[in-house]
Amino acid sequence: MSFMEKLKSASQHNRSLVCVGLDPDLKKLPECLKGAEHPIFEFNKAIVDATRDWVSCYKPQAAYYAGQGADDELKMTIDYIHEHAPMVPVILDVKRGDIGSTAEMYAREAFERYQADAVTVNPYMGFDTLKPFLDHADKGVIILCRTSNPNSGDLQNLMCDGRMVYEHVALLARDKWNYNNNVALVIGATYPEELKHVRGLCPEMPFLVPGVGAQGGDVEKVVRFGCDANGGGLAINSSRGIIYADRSENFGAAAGAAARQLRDLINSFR
Ligand SMILES: O=c1ccn([C@@H]2O[C@H](COP(=O)(O)O)[C@@H](O)[C@H]2O)c(=O)[nH]1
Repeated sequence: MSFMEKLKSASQHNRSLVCVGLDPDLKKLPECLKGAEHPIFEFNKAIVDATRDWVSCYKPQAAYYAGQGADDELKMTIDYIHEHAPMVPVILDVKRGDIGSTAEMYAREAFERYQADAVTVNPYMGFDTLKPFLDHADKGVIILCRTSNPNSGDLQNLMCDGRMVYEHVALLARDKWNYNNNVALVIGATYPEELKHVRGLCPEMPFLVPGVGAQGGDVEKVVRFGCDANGGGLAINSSRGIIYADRSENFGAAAGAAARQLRDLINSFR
């Protein structure tokens, strides 16, 4: 099954637009995991077990694994999801972008080494740097468009040929880069007006929307402005708001409850 089919199917089966971000920080893990051989993996495993019925996808953030020397635990986590939550796709959030020959290797890293279903990419260097990812027709390629961070407008809102840079990205994604129907866009929940605008430009494209929970994005606006005509088309990510819902030994159950609560809140606005 392709990433797009898998995302739709998990979203319908679990009646969920929730993406759980797996961003484990060793310093924040519950005490009970501190002596474990693979604490990050044990943490993620408990989160996945508790949340898999309430989500449409998982999004491990690669920096948390690379930065803490835990690449093996990233691989173990993705393998675990494929085995124990097989219908839920995995987005590797790594925001790659480099010249074509290097991008080929990054695509192999994401899709062959880690077996991710989708990957986030940075379009700043242009089409040739995206092509190695886009050519994997069954994999999702999720392109940064209007990111959630406070200074995202520094470049993304610059006017160029009568449109802002993020609008150009949305139009290129829609008209030129989506030749395999495997493109999605990242639009931050912290910019609901821009989300609405991009939905108008790209009525059928899925959006990955980070920025609810810890970053304070408004869930109601995200749903009302971002859903497609069928009331779907969004993967609304929360990482810290779900994985650290409780930092005692009860963390798994608490994450499950937080994911379910977010799912239900989102559904109340659909
Ligand atoms: O525009 C963007 C793109 C990616 N992210 C990533 O999403 C999560 C958000 O984590 P929270 O704890 O829910 O704030 C994180 O992995 C970011 O790297 C984003 O926030 N904004």
